[in-house]
Amino acid sequence: MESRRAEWSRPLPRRIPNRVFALVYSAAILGLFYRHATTHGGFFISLWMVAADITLAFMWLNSQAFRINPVASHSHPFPENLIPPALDVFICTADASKEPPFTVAATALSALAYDYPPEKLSVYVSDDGASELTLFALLEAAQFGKVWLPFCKENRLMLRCPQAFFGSANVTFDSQTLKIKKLYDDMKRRVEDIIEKGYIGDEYKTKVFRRWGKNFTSLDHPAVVEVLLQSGEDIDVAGCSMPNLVYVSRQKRRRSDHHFKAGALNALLRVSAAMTNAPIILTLDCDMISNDPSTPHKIMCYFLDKSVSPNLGYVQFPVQLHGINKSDTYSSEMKRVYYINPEGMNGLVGPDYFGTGTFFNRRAFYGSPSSMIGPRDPRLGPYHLVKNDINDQAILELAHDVSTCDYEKDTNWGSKIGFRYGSLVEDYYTGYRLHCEGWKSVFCNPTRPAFLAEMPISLNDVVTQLKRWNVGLLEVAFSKHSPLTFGRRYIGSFMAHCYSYYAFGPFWSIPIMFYAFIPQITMLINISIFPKASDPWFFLNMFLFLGAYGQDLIEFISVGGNVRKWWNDQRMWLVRGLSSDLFGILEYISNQLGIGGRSFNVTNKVNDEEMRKRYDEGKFEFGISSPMFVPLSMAAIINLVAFLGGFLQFLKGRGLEEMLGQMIVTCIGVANSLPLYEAMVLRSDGGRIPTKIINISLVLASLLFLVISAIVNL
Ligand SMILES: O=c1ccn([C@@H]2O[C@H](COP(=O)(O)OP(=O)(O)O[C@H]3O[C@H](CO)[C@@H](O)[C@H](O)[C@H]3O)[C@@H](O)[C@H]2O)c(=O)[nH]1
Ligand SMILES: [Mn+2]
Repeated sequence: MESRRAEWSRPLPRRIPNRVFALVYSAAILGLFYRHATTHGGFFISLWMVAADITLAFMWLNSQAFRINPVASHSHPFPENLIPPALDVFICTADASKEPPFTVAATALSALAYDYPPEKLSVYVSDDGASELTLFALLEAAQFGKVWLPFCKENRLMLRCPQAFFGSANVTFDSQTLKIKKLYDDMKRRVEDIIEKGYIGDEYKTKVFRRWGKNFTSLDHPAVVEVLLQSGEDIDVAGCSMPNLVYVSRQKRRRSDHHFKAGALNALLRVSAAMTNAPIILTLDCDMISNDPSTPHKIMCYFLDKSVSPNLGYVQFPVQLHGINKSDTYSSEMKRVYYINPEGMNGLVGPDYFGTGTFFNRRAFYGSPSSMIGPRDPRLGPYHLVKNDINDQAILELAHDVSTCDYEKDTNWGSKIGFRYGSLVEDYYTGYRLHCEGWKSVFCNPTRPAFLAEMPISLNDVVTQLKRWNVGLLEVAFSKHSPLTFGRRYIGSFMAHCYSYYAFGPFWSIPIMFYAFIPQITMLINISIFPKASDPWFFLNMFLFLGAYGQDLIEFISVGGNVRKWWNDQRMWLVRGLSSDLFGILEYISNQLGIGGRSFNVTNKVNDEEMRKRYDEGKFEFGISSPMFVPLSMAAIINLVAFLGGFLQFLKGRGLEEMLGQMIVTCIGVANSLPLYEAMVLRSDGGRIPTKIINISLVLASLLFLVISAIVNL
């Protein structure tokens, strides 16, 4: 077994120096706390400083779990003699105004075009927005697929999402490609016309669309299950069968709790169980396209060869992006979340679940490996064999029935079976609970990305998304299933610390806020809070700082990053601390107090051209007056003022010695704030920081200065 495993997974050499460094670094942390215990400044400042350093130390401790045994792995070629099992692909969409129907349809086409036996492949699209426009786009895609699929297969295309294919620079347009391109453009125009109109005109009003009547809204409507392509019945232009394509919009009632994406996925689990019940499931977001048609084949060995990975719950691919700019301004690649940490967990029990680009063992949704929890209706069980066509009347009735609001009432759905409810990061939470039950996972990072995804390109969209994640993470951190208590019991300390690194991640804002404001303000009023430059303790602080930053840089480079991207990455860590982390905590608290309800704010996937241009130039996109920009602007202002003030004192002949530590922190603050100064004063485009935000920040920065000055000696 060990040797089979060695074929596709490789322990990373960095684990040895990691362990040595962890020992040295932990001694330094002990030293730091010894100093905290023996020296005191003003009470409030010392309290905050100790809280900041405890948080840093706690997060450092968590992060060691990722470093103890990192393992890289790639897929294994599919053994010729094995018979591929059926595959159900789940694609979720939720809001046609933020998720263009045409993109959803293109994603579906990229999955339909997998090199996989069509009678074994089914694509289910869940539409929580219940949009007739999305359904229309999918119907068009189904027709276009009949020429697109044979074209892809004949030409052995790797990129089978037509939108990405025709948008890429290296397409050679021979006569056949031009013919397809024309069909594609025609289809695209029809879809775009409809979207511009906003409704389906009479010329297209076939039976399917009659349901969208006056009483049909996205928040209140009956279940819609529509078979758009049926394998065996629908034939492509080359005479081959098409895979199945099914549109599902689960029932919505205003008063029911729908559990956001987890609810949608559970509805798909049941609908697909009723219709095809494939043992393997792939979950995709609507903007995550396939970039390699052989992916399903390549991962099947993980599931079929039980000696390689017993109790395998899922195989996770990294989220790789297309359309990000050269220096990755917002650190959208999230190398730590999508590469470095998953490699770390891969050597333990397996990576966390990212919500997209994941192949599941269907059985994993029905209890632990050793004791299955069947659903109430045996027809939905993971081993049930579907004997009828997906268009069979009884099957369709069952599919409708299981996608109604009341179906889950008093059942195990969301608690013991299916995707788990209770957190806005249903992906993280579900993967975590599966690990706790004894399921394992594998991280698969092939040289050619298996999928390509998109990320928001405006700062507000970025921090709004991160804020939602933070609320979801805190929901897990403080639940009875917290990684530190429950998790530690079921998945071992190392895995528990990995999960706790994320769950408590929003608390980065405690040290980040401290280091963004306090050394600066105290420097302005001549109070020194760090050891003098000549004091040996100063070197301890420098070691802690440079050690953490240096190790981070090395890891970042080791997964294909460069220094510029790393600089942006550390900046985004600070930006998050002052925006999405802080506001995530506030939102979590207000949710707990019952002020304001939980909501899943779908990430915007439509951007105007001007914005795209600014993004490609590497400019930060502020533009709107988001309260999350206020602490950021405050930090930029305070750091600049402190920097100038400190510099003046230095010119006046005051020695640097006492203030060196504070000056270093301030310089880093200023260097990180450069794009903010630009966006405040130099820029006049639509992405600048609105004057209102600047004014509010000026007032609040002054207030903060006064308050800190008043309490600094208390
Ligand atoms: O009520 C909902 C809300 C969202 N979605 C879908 O969920 C997916 C992810 O939503 P998005 O707005 O793109 O959120 P992101 O934060 O970008 O998504 C990441 O984080 C989510 C957890 O917060 C995971 O579910 C995703 O897989 C992961 O890519 C999209 O396809 C949505 O259409 C639903 O189906 N129903
Ligand atoms: Mn997304």
